[in-house]
Amino acid sequence: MMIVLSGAIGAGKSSLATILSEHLGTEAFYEQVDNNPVLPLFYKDPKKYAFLLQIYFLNKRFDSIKKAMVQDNNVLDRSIYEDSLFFHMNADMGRATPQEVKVYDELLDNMMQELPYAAAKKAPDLLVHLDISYDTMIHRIEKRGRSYEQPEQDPTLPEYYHQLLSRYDGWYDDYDYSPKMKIDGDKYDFVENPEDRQKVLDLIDEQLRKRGTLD
Ligand SMILES: Nc1ncnc2c1ncn2[C@@H]1O[C@H](COP(=O)(O)OP(=O)(O)OP(=O)(O)O)[C@@H](O)[C@H]1O
Ligand SMILES: Nc1nc(=O)c2ncn([C@H]3C[C@H](O)[C@@H](CO)O3)c2[nH]1
Repeated sequence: MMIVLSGAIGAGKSSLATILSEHLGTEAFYEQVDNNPVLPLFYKDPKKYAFLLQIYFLNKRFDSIKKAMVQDNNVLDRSIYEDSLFFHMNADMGRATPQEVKVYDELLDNMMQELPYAAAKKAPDLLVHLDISYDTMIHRIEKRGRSYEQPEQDPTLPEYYHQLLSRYDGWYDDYDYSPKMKIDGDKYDFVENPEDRQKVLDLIDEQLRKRGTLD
C-alpha cells in the first residue's frame, strides 16, 4: 500500500514527497496545483468556485490514489480526507450550500467504496503529518510565492489560514484510518538541511519497519 502525507498549505508535503520517494525508490504523486485552472478562480471568488474546486480535487485525488496503489510505499502528497476538511471549513464559512455539502459527502463516500484498497483495508499504510505554526506557514507561502495565496492579496486570507491550522489539530487527533505520525515542520528543515532530512527519514523508516512495510 502507500504512504500519505498531510498538512496545511506550505507544510512541506510536496518537498517531503520527493525526498521520501527518492529515499524509498518509489514514486511520488503530487496534488494538482500549478496546472489547476480552478484554484486561482477559487481564491478570487471562493463562494462561486468552492464546490467546483472540490470536485476538481476529488477527481484528481482519486486518480492519483488509483495510480499510487499499484506499488508499495508510493507517496501521496495529500490525503483524500483533507479535501473534506477544506470543503467543510469553506461550507461553514458560507462558501458552499448544505445541498452541495450533501452531494460532495455522498460522492466521496461512494467513490471510496470503489477503491479496492478501501474495500480491503480502508486506509494507507501510514499517514505522515507535517505540523507547522502559523508563522512558518506564512513564511513558506511567501517563500514559494504563488500569487493568489499571498496574504496581501486578500485581507481575509490570514483568518482563513488560522482557521485551517486550528481545524488540522483536531483533524489529526481524530484521524484513525491508519497508523499515523507527526513531524515537527517548524523544527526540521528537511529542504535545506541534510542532517534534518536524515532525521526525518529515520523517523519515518522507524514507523515503516514497525508496520512491517520496510525491510
Ligand atoms: N521543512 C522545511 N524547511 C524549510 N523549507 C521548507 C520546508 N518544507 C517546505 N519548505 C519550503 O516551503 C515551501 C512550501 O513547501 P511545499 O510546496 O513542499 O509545501 P506543501 O505542503 O506541498 O504545500 P501545498 O499544500 O500548498 O501544496 C517551498 O518553498 C519549500 O521549499
Ligand atoms: N478549497 C480547497 N479545497 C481543497 O480540497 C484543497 N486542497 C488544496 N487546496 C488549496 C490549498 C493551496 O492553496 C493549494 C495547494 O494545496 O490548493 C484546497 N483548497
